[in-house]
Amino acid sequence: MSTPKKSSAGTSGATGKAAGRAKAASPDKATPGKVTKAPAKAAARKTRTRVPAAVEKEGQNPFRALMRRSRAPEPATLVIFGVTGDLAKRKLLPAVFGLWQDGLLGSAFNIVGVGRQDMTDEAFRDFAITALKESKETDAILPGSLEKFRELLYYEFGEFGEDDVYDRVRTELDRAEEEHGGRKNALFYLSTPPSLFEPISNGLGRLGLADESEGWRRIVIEKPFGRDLASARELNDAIHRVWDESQVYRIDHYLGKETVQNLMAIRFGNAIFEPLWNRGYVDHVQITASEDLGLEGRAGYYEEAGVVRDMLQNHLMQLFALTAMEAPAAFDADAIRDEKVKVLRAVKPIPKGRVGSVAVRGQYGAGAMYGEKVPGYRQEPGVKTGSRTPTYVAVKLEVDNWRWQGVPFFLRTGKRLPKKVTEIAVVFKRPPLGIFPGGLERNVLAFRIQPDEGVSLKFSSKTPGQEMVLREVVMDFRYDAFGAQLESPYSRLLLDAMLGDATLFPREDEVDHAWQIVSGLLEAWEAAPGSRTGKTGAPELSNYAAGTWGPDEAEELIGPDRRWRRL
Ligand SMILES: NC(=O)C1=CN([C@@H]2O[C@H](COP(=O)(O)OP(=O)(O)OC[C@H]3O[C@@H](n4cnc5c(N)ncnc54)[C@H](OP(=O)(O)O)[C@@H]3O)[C@@H](O)[C@H]2O)C=CC1
Ligand SMILES: O=C1O[C@H](COP(=O)(O)O)[C@@H](O)[C@H](O)[C@H]1O
Repeated sequence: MSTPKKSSAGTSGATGKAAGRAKAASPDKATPGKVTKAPAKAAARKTRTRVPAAVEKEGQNPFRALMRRSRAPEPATLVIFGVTGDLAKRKLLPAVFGLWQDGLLGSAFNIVGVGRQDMTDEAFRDFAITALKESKETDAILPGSLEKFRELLYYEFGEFGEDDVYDRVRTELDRAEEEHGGRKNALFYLSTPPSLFEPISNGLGRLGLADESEGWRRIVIEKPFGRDLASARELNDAIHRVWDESQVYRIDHYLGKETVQNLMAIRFGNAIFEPLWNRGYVDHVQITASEDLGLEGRAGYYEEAGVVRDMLQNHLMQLFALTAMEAPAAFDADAIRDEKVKVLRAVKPIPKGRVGSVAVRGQYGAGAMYGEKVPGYRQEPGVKTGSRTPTYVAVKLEVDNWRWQGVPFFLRTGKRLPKKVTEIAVVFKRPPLGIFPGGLERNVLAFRIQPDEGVSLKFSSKTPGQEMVLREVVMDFRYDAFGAQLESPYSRLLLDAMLGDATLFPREDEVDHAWQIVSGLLEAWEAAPGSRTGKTGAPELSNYAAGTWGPDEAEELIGPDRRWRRL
């Protein structure tokens, strides 16, 4: 085995897990270069008593327990590759902890963290507990919970391109089976840079870990799935050489957000909206995912990705598909995904020559956020000098089907915009005739995905007094009326994957169509990143100051008779 990267956070050298194990392993079993579990440690693990997941009833989220009472996963092991990374620390470990603390992970469950850093189980447990304490996403910690949770945690490390690490993961599953007294069910979560998705999938395949003869096996793949259409197809092919599509869970955390699911609930759980949801009544739709944050130390990733791959191809396309799709026949994975694919297929192609007239990109310059000066993108640590990576995109999508003919969908997302807000606004046509003085305003049904989750309807009303003077008013439903803390999207999606419910995970063909839609933008903008000549149809990268709503061209894109909502 080649030498894995040493940890600065974890242990290294003689105090590391490899060293500890090598010391304790019986000499006759220890193969040079191969790490064997210490027998004493293995025995200790075997006799460890499983802690009931529902640690204490008090303080649990009543809605979460209510929603999931009938859905307990079978005993299983969650294997997180890339467990030392930012996502695992900030989101995944807190999400799993929350589920476990609420008693939703069934009677027997454990986590195997996998990384390239040399760490003992104990060092990993310390690492995970620290992550839970530091993350803003961690639910209120009940007394004694952390101590019990840490007993569920194990760690393995190695080079993801080699077999040893998967061999050790297999040993972990064998051990878990003995403890669970059941089958070797496993969910493999790939929380690593995308370049490692294929090697890890292959490694698991080589060692037979995708084989379901001894229990279910599923793989969760993070985003971005590919970096363009061709590479997404190659990745899909590579994944399918090892896994059946039914085992694959491509994660898009926006689909796990309560309010995104509420979009479906409101559309298809009520009779009053659907009759209006078409070209007869809707003027246009605006989908906004505005972020106030900048790079947050992720320049290495973001410089390669940019806003189109980071947000548009996945999260915004999913919001678009859920808004525009036809009603599915049932709330199940195939029915919903079929409808999403149909509408994605109906989007009018944007060849690179048309990009200039339907899309705008931007990159933030220096500016001010909440009264504080902030640097521009190019001054962020790790960003290449003169980088042309876009941090803002706005695009107009047209849908070639009966429902939406002539109704534009405007999507926009960007970093360092004035505030964090994600919203889907269905903007209705003006009344056909004005019998009252004053302007005829468009009604707006707005789904606030985050923050201040809720739904509002804007319409005109008479103001008190003798005259028929109309003014716009807003009827507002706030999600906090339920009195429940909203579940982390990762909790929802992790549990769904453990339960084998793929409804909220994009299918292969959805990802493919989403890439097809954005391909023209990437081709135009990356073929001639600095071109002003118009040869490629690519507009100049328009800068916008941090703290503003993006480039002026975005206003031209939506105008002249429409304007972006001021959020
Ligand atoms: N962070 C976020 O907020 C979000 C992330 N994602 C996606 O989640 C995935 C993980 O992201 P994030 O946690 O930010 O990534 P990180 O860069 O923080 O690293 C993730 C993990 O991969 C390991 N790793 C990195 N390079 C290698 C390598 N060459 N060989 C072996 N291991 C390696 C890291 O190990 P080490 O700790 O040793 O460096 C770490 O354990 C990505 O696909 C990302 O796009 C999706 C949505 C949001
Ligand atoms: O996937 C990503 O999403 C976040 C935004 O997610 P949200 O849940 O906070 O809205 C974004 O900041 C990040 O760049 C991207 O990789």
